Amino acid sequence: MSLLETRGITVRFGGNTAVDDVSIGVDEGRITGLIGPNGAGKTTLFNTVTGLQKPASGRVLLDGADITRLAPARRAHLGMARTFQRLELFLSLSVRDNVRVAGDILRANTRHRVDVDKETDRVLSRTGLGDIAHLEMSDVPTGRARVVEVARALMTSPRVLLLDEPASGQTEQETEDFAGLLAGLAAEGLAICLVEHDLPLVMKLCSTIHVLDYGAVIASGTPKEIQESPEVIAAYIGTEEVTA
Ligand SMILES: Nc1ncnc2c1ncn2[C@@H]1O[C@H](COP(=O)(O)OP(=O)(O)OP(=O)(O)O)[C@@H](O)[C@H]1O
Repeated sequence: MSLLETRGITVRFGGNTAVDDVSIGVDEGRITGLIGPNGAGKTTLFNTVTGLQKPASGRVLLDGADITRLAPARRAHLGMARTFQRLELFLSLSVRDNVRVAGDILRANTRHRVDVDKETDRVLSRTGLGDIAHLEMSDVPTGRARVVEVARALMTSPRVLLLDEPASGQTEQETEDFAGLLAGLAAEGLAICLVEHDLPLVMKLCSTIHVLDYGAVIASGTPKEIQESPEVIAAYIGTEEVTA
């Protein structure tokens, strides 16, 4: 059983089926990729998993428990954290304070007493943000801002981390550092689900990849299986290369 599972999730907007009967699992200690052309339903699936979007049918399970009807904050308290495709940071606050604001969720998630300042410093150092911790967010370039979002998510001490295009806007070097960070977090036991258009990065990091097209899973497998899948190649023709 995967730590996080969707079972037959379907989401409709009017007559448009944005997510079509999707069943996927996200395992502890692994990075699971979710890829697909623009509009395939990746963000809508994330929104359903985190509670921002109600599904027409299907269930979301965390550690075997049905959480389909829980509010987003309850899911955060159960150990689910995410980042957003469009950065959701406080521009007038420092990097440190952007991370520290998640301390309330951390307090709720941790049974024993927790020193939020100490944990903020630990997370900043773990994510390589120590050198820019004092900067106002508006002075931080997009590539590093993506890492700040991840740091804030980590601050809640999550079991599952959902990342929506976290490498977008990063330089090549930033993406390389970021890949090292994600691999390290997974090695420590975190369950990570990665939505990303940078296919070489997905191929490098993920143990399993699910491909969405028009809301439905058209292929699931290892990076090698995905790169060789005729369905995937057909879905990507004219849009992106599937080779790493
Ligand atoms: N709030 C909404 N109301 C109506 N339609 C929506 C809404 N959100 C998404 N959609 C539609 O649902 C489909 C899936 O969109 P979604 O953003 O989940 O795709 P995506 O795979 O995340 O795309 P991208 O890679 O561009 O981020 C699209 O057809 C989109 O237009």
